[in-house]
Amino acid sequence: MEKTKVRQAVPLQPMQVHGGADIHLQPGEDPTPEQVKAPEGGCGPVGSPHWSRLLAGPVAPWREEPTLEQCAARIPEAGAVLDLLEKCPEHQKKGRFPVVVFEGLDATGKTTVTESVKDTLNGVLLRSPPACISQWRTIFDDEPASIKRAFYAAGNYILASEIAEASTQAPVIIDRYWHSTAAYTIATEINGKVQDLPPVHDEVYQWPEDLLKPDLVLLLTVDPEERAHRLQRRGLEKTKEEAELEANCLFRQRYT
Ligand SMILES: Nc1ncnc2c1ncn2[C@@H]1O[C@H](COP(=O)(O)OP(=O)(O)OP(=O)(O)O)[C@@H](O)[C@H]1O
Ligand SMILES: Nc1ccn([C@H]2C[C@H](O)[C@@H](COP(=O)(O)O)O2)c(=O)n1
Repeated sequence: MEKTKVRQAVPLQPMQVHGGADIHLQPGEDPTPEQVKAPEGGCGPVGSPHWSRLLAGPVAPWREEPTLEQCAARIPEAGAVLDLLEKCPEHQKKGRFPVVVFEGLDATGKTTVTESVKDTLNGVLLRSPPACISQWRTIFDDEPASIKRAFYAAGNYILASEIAEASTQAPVIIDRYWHSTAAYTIATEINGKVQDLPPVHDEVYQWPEDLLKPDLVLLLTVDPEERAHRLQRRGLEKTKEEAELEANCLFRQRYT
C-alpha cells in the first residue's frame, strides 16, 4: 500500500458575499465594500440570507451570475434542488457524535479511507453531494461554472441536514464537504498567479456561518506521480479539473 499523508485542513471561517441585487461595474473596476457585503436581512431566492449569498457566488460576488432559481425554468433539476434546500431546517445542529470530513484531490484515497474509518468507528458515511441529488451531477457539471458551483454549494447545505440527523446516532464520516466546493471554485474562477489570490484572511476562505461545522477536517495527499498512476489505473475519462491540474501549474497552485 502506498503512503497516504493526512494533514488537518485549516477550517474556513464565515463568508460574506453579495446577496443577489445586480451590481454593474466597468471592466477592471472593483466593487465597494458595501456592494460586496450582503444586504441586511438577505434578498435571495431561498429565503435565507446566507443561502442566497452563497448561491449568488462566493468568489466573484460582483459578477452577474445566474442563480439556481433563475435557471430552474430551463433546468427542472435546479428547481428540485431548491425544493430540497427549502425543506432543510435553517439552523442545523450537530448531534453528540463527532463529525469528521476527509478532503483531497481525486484518487488521494478518500473513498478507501472513509469506508475503512466508518467500519472501524461503526459510524455513518455520507458524501457531498448527497445521494438525493447526486444523480443530477452530470447535468450541472456541464453547466457554466457559477451554476455548477451553486449546485455543489446547495448540496453542502442539504448534506448538513443529513449530518445533523446522523450525528445524533453515531460518528459521521464525510467524503468531501465545503472545502471541496471552495477550493475548486477558487481554482477555476480566480484568474492570475498564486500571489494574486485573495490574502490569507480574506472572507473568501471563510466557513459559511450558517453551515454546520465538522469537528475535524483531514486533507489526504499523495505524491503527484502516484496520484497520476492511480488515475491512469482507474482508466476513467479525465474530469475538466484534472486536465487543468495536469496542464496548468497556476491552476494547481490556486487549488492547493
Ligand atoms: N493507500 C493506498 N495505496 C495504494 N492504492 C490506494 C491507496 N488508497 C487508495 N488506493 C487506490 O487509489 C485509487 C483511488 O482511491 P479512492 O477511490 O479511495 O480515492 P478518492 O480520493 O475517493 O478518489 P475520487 O475523489 O476520485 O473518488 C483506487 O484505485 C484505490 O484502490
Ligand atoms: N462538496 C463538493 C463535492 C464535489 N465537488 C466537485 C468538485 C469536482 O468537480 C468534483 C469532484 O468530486 P468527486 O469526483 O470526487 O466525487 O465535484 C464540489 O465542488 N463540492
